[in-house]
Amino acid sequence: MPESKSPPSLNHNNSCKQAVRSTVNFHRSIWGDQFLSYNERKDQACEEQRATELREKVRKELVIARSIEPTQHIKLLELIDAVQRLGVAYHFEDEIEECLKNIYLMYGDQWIDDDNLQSTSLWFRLLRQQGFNVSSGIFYKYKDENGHFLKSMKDDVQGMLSLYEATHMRVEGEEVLDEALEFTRYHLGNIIKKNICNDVSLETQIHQALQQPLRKRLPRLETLRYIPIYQQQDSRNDDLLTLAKLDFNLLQELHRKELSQISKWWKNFDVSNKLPYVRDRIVEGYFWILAVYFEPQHSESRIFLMKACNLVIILDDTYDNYGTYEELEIFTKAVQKWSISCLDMLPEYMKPIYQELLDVHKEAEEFLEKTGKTYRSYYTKEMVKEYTRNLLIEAKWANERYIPTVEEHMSVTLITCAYAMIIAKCYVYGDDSVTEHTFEWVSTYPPIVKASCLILRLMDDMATHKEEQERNHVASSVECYMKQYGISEEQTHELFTKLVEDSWKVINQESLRPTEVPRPLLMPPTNLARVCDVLYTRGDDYNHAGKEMISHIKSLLVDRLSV
Ligand SMILES: CC(C)=CCC/C(C)=C/COP(=O)(O)OP(=O)(O)O
Ligand SMILES: [Mg+2]
Repeated sequence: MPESKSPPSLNHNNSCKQAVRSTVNFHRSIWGDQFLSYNERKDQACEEQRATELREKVRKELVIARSIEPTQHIKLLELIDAVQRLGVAYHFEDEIEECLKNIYLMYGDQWIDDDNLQSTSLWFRLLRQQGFNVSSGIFYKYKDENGHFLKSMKDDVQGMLSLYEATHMRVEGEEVLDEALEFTRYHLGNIIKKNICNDVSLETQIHQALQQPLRKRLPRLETLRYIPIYQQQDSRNDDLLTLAKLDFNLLQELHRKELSQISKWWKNFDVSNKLPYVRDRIVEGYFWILAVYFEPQHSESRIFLMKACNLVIILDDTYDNYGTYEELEIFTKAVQKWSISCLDMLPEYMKPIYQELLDVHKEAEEFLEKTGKTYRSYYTKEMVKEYTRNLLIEAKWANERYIPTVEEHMSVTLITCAYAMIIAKCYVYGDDSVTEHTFEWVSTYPPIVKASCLILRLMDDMATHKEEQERNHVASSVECYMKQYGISEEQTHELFTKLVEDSWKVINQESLRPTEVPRPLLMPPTNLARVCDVLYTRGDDYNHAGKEMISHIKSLLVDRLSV
């Protein structure tokens, strides 16, 4: 809950001394300084050596699997599914692509084992996940002449669970999958409600799947959820299982090191003294960034993203909480000019924000200069400018107590949700698959980026609008929809839930080949949509981390897995 502290006494320009400011101060970080220091483990090198050996063993299996008999293809899909769920697929991208491409070329839309619901659903999901547009028409086979799903499906619990997960790869217009989702959700729900599942592990899996389908789960959390399930399977591959655990621990070390580095940066910036109205959510923010990219090759990106995103938080809290309209106008002008010479025109408390904004981007620019990629910096700076211009419009609306139309609101708040700008920043430290076209693409809010922005905007507003409206915050999308369409809050939530589902269909559609940019570059908008499902389903877990969120953070950043 927000602490009712008196407004921070800051040193402002004379003109603003009379300013009436919002007084909301968020509670302090619940994590204290526990992530500030990091000590490297002594057995690190030994674990790395072991992980490398196991990695090569698993690689061999995937290579051999390429030339197996077609009758073994179901086993191959199961192996790939396990590799992906266990969070180690990033080591075997080429091998997995090769295997799934072969399967796609061999079977097209006709899966060999289409009498088996579980394997058909697995085949469909894995190929769609890989961007192969296999037809959902295969599922009509499971309907009777009246268009109803076969009654016998209800007894095939594993099959229904597998189908339920597959339906989340649906795109607009795939009615058979919409219906299959409803059917499986209803019958799986009944199994839980009536307590009629004899298999405890399966029951847990159903329960978890109904809470959050695989498509929306964060890869790191899925690894932790899946390890104990996989461990119980008789058909498990022990090398793969051990690799998953070791790899998890090794990555956790890297993540802790990065979080320590970024905590030092934040402490050095001295936000809690200089800008006490700003949310101190470094650890929750790191969880957010880890959701986007967890792999070791994205370490530099994570550091840059953490700095850039926490500046977004500072800007957001300055524009929609603390700053006066006059101050914000000056600040916005200064951002458009992007020059240290503007420092003097700013109110005192805004100077460190402006300085840091320029410094963080300068640091990235210096890195980019070495490789001749400064165009990346140009686009990201333009997006920051656009972001502040739109934050200023929000501040104006809030000031005038103006409730915009839904269209007006979206044209501004899909920009101020910051996701497009964050996605662009995900590419700044990217490899050569990122080109100028990537930045042109993201700057124009293509469908997958817009869908990700909309998911954040709607889910964030559903979770936070009540608290925001207690201060002088711009009307949220919830208020705008209620006013424009004369609907209740409950109806608005229902509508938003549908819009979020539709946005997921767009994400799925845009992830199918051929894609507008290389497929790995679609992971940031996809993962940013996923993280909303974790942060905003039970309330606002970013600002006020609840029990589950605290447990997620501890399991990702504190507790090691025993190998
Ligand atoms: C650390 C990271 C990854 C931050 C993402 C920034 C972000 C979109 C925060 C939402 O804040 P909010 O709920 O206050 O947004 P708004 O004021 O726009 O509703
Ligand atoms: Mg805000």
